[in-house]
Amino acid sequence: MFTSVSAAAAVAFLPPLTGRASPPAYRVSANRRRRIAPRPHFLTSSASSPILPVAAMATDGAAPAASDVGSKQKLLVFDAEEDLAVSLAKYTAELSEKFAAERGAFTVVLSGGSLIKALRKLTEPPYLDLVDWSKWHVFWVDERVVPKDHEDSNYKLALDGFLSKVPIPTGQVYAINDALSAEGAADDYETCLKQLVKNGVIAMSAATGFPRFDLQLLGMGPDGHIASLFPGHPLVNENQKWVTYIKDSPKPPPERITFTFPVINSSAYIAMVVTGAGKAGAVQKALSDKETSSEKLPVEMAVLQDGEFTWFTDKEAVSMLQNK
Ligand SMILES: O=C1O[C@H](COP(=O)(O)O)[C@@H](O)[C@H](O)[C@H]1O
Repeated sequence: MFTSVSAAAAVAFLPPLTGRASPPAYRVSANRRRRIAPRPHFLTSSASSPILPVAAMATDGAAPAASDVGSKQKLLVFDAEEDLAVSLAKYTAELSEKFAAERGAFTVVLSGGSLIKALRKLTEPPYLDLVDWSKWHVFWVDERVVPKDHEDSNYKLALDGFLSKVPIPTGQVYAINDALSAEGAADDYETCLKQLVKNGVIAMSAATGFPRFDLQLLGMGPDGHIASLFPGHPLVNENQKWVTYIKDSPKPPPERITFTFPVINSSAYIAMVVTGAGKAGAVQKALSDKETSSEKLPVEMAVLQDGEFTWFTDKEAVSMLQNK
């Protein structure tokens, strides 16, 4: 059995907002003068034993020691998706404040799919006023090669459900060039990222030599795919390019561009947002500490070199873990 973190329990751990050290350049409201305090860790585990049984978890909220610091993962399980959305907003807002203060910019990578709906609480008070949106730079971990107003476009999904509701400067939202071929769009996007590294907007990982985004907000498909990196597809082994393309995606539409694993795995923080019973099998495979002979799912290949990986899940998504 594994434990759940309800929104009530999560909120109980979160310290109150306190006075802000330096106001952001962006318009400051009364709420904005409050600082978002660092987020506590709920559950911590190592890659070798990524899920902690209830018996191993401290009941006072303290995190058990992790043996493999480089591959730490945390699992949050919420009673309801609504609770998950509340916690994800707080987590993201806290990282926004941290990176805005440290680097003067917050580089955020979005996926498509169900993730966007899970971000909805960020578009509401208190975060709408509290977050310094002027520091955000928004990217996509993958995009479908379709026009930006097409119903399959991840840009359109994010624009409609999130970006149109928050004041991020439009010049800091980096959509693909939808006039290009898949190959051209991937090259163009990689060139754009390289320019932003030169400008100091995107950090570089000293450890890997790949760009180090502050936060990647990712989803996972029922087959265990993340971004547009699908099980058994050779693209999962790409280790030179930052951005690549696929023309035979098993999930429509077939033509897409995608970050590669070296870029995903160089991130400072990853939130893996996974809900619903349809994903329970992939979650079980990814989080089981049993060694299997079967090929790794893409989600299992997401291993941060030097960062913090947090699963945001609901009871249904972890339902196959509970009887182990
Ligand atoms: O095709 C895609 O699917 C994944 C998963 O989507 P979900 O709706 O099952 O959460 C998504 O993360 C990716 O960005 C998207 O292009």
